[in-house]
Amino acid sequence: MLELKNVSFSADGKEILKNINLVIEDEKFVVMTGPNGGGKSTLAKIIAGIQKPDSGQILLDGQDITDWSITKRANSGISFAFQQPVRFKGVTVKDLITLASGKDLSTAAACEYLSEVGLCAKDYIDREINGSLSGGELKRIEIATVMARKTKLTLFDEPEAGIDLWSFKNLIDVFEKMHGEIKGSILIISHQERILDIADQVVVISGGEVSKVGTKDEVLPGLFGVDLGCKYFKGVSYHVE
Ligand SMILES: Nc1ncnc2c1ncn2[C@@H]1O[C@H](COP(=O)(O)OP(=O)(O)OP(=O)(O)O)[C@@H](O)[C@H]1O
Repeated sequence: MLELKNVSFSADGKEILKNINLVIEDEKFVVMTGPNGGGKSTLAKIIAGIQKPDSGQILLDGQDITDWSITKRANSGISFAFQQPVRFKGVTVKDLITLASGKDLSTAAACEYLSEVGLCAKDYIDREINGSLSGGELKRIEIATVMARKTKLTLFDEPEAGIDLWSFKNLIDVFEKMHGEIKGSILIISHQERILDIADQVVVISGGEVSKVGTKDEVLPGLFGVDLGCKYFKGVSYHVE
């Protein structure tokens, strides 16, 4: 179980997260959503240890991990798939999946993960993780590596970004399958209703605060009433209840 207690974070004199209290229970599929700039990615980075909160505590299974490094958190079971996946020069797709799995994977086993994310394995397994891969290909490879890691808590920041419409349905299937297989919690940042559809719990982050937590049916009806912070966008007036 992951627990955030009174987590706050500021940067450049701006309060980005304000007193966040949140519990992610074991084996739950949680989707974090909310308006752009609300603080979702910052919160995910704080959970992964990429950024340190100014105050508050992060507990993993009751243990205080607030001061733990990214590596220590990763070793204790927190994986993070970035909004913009990282490219590794000189490392092949097979190397990356094998590294992620933490064991000596056969080519066939590594290919299996690629097929799961809709890539024709033989075309990708020996390719280098570099600029020749498209954004969507890179994103799928990253999802495959996270599947291979099977950690206690997997964080995804907008996994749908760069995935084409035809593959989107498959992505949903991948997440459902992953949820059934990895025996860990999945926390996904997403703006997609079809991803919200498969969530056990939806968390809305708005203006740096947790504005709602519940099932999709509990949360969605009020979602468009959340305070956007600014009621005007490119000259259009939003009706904010
Ligand atoms: N290091 C930083 N310095 C200054 N401002 C920052 C910093 N990091 C984040 N912010 C600001 O904090 C706010 C929250 O950013 P964050 O990326 O967490 O939002 P988000 O909810 O993930 O947004 P989106 O849905 O657009 O991805 C934004 O206004 C962003 O510009």
